Amino acid sequence: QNITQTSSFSFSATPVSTASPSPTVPLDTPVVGQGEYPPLQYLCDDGGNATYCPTELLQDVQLSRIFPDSKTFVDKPTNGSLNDTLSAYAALPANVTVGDIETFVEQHFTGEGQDLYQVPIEGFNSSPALLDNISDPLYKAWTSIVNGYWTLLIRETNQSSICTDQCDSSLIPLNHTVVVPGGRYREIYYWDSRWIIEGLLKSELYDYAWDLLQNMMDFIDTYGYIPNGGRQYYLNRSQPPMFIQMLDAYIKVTGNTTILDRALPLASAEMEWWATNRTFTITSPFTNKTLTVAHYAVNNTAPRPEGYVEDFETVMGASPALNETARGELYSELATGAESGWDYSSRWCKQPLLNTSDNDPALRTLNIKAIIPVDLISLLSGDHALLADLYELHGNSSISGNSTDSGSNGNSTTTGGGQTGNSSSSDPVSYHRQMAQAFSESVLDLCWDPAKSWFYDFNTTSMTRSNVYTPAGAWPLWQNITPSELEGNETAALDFVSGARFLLGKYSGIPTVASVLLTGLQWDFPNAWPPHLHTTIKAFETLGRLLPNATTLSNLTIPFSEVASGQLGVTEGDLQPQPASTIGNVSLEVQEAQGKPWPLALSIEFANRYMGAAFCSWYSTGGAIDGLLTQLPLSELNATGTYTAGQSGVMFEKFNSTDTDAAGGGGEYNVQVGFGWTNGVVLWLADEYGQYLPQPTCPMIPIIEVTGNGNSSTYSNGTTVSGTGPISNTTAGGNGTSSQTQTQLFAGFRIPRPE
Ligand SMILES: OC[C@H]1O[C@H](O[C@H]2O[C@H](CO)[C@@H](O)[C@H](O)[C@H]2O)[C@H](O)[C@@H](O)[C@@H]1O
Repeated sequence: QNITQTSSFSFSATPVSTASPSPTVPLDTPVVGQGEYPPLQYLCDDGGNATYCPTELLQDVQLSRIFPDSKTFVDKPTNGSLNDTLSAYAALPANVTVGDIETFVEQHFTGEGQDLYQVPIEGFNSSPALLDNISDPLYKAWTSIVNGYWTLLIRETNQSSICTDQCDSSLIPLNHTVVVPGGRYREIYYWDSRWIIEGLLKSELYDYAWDLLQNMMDFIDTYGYIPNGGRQYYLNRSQPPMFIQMLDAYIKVTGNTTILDRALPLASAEMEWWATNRTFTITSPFTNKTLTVAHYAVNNTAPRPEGYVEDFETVMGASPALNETARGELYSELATGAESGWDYSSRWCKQPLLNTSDNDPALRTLNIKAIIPVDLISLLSGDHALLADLYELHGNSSISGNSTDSGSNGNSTTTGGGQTGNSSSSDPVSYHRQMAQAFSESVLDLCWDPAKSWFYDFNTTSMTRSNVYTPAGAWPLWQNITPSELEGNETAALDFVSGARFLLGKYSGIPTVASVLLTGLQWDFPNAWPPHLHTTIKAFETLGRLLPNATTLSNLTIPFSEVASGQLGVTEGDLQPQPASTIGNVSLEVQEAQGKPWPLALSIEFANRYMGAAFCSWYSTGGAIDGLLTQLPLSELNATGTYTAGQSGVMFEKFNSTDTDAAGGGGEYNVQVGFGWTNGVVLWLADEYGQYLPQPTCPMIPIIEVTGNGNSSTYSNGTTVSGTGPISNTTAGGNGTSSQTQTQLFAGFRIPRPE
């Protein structure tokens, strides 16, 4: 089974791209779905009827599939007024064809991605202090390159392209400089910004970190909360609430507390939004206590505008067909999945599926609103705790917690009062401490499973803990929520990390795989995401503080039989294998971790895997470093399936935990490059763990040579290249089944090394 997912990548290393319609069916084909449109959504109920609102126009354009990516059309501004555009659309014949839509879009819309433009970085520091912390010369040089990648991601709103009456655009114009994730993500994103700011601070780009926080505060000021991203079509939902974490990180690094004058009331207002719209109480089945909890929950009964085709297919393709109420409910679940940031994952399914690569069956069983996510309530606990600290730091507890209108977006889903929204303005310190405590108590009561020694989501339908093991279970420790069993108890703490130790030995890539279930969804196996690498290491650091005398271990990796019983939620036989071909010469443990107390040793191992994945995938996509690292020859670059001409190394948004130099895949869009949070975590690790990182070793790139005449070779991705032949270090492989076919491993790593 091929689970390396390297064959269908598209790259947009150049940040600004505009797509032209490319129909895939004859132009006289009628557009499907006509006559049945979703109800008007409250996000468009001001009568705006904008082109990105799920109405007739949007549905017909999206279902004509003239763009391969649903996000393309909703990012295109109109080139005339909204009224003119709507009138032109209304004038189309009753039964529109793909050709009608193509002509309409070409006539009335302009290029996406031009409403923000790239600006030169001011005050760029090419030698930030973090570089001094990296011992390996290659990593040092590469990190310095990554430090420069901010220039590709920093944007300002193009004031001349802001639409008022003359045109219609989904962009939310921002007053301050923006850092985008990259690729199709050409606008600001909420939770991505948490790791982007981490990187900006390491790069000593403090003004840009300040700008980013100001944008977030403007959002709260305007809407009462921070939306998923900087587009109008994201205005029905938020993302994991990271603002206070970002604010705290900024102040810890810069010492600049003046930002608190504006930030404290707005941070309180954001917490109030979560309290009012996403928080409720339940009675614990374990202790009978009344607990304050929160969930993701989006009021929505239409396809997501930026995922229209995908949502429409998921919902309308159900068998038996869903009635209108069930359709609306599934659309709401899909939008809610996007609010979680984990769009999508088996952790949100009624019955997690195992080992399938078709997304749709899993998506049709989404049950996310009924789930209390362990990472969300841990984060809310941590947010309130930090906010109390920041109020104390500011030394003025009389600042109002409600100086802004906390917004009304009509999507209240509050199902209980709980200890929410009361005395925040009179005594914010104690109010936020009390809220921190309330959420922390819920995490420990509902999510901590002492027998399995891990934290899990809690399912309010079955009133049980989920058994899906995910890196979200490390977030309580990241946010300093610690079960008493782990305090000073090394055996229990080792049980806690037993799953992580097993995964470290089982797979050759980043061990923080989103889940161990292969479903085809992008927040599942085999994908590993930068945020989880960061938060898992933070959890190891917490363990290090809890166990100042932690021992050293001769072996960090362990067999499945030594994992705390039931922790991974599957049998060993259910796990996907590690393909031998993608391990190559990557060693599963590094010498630098040896002799260290195990929490530090684990952090080093995880750091090493992440840096290896980010570096090797960059190298295998054309990266080179003057005087240190030559670009791979074209024959090998072509063999990766991830190279396009002229490319010089890309940073992926997600990785493949079974293959050190491969990107993650699956889900509804092609893997993106850029990439904000990936770069942020590289810079963070380089600074914090750079002294322990050995020189990277990348796997060899497997190539199947089909012809034996020496004149041409056909590679594993189907590319045929003339004039290439085997190079040094070739190894005969095992899958040569005919006399003309053999597998050869080309050495994909050619760093000049001392003899
Ligand atoms: O267009 C599909 C979805 O894309 C976004 O989600 C993914 O990218 C985001 C930006 O990097 C990231 O924050 C999120 O965790 C990813 O799953 C977007 O946030 C979704 O709302 C959107 O539907």
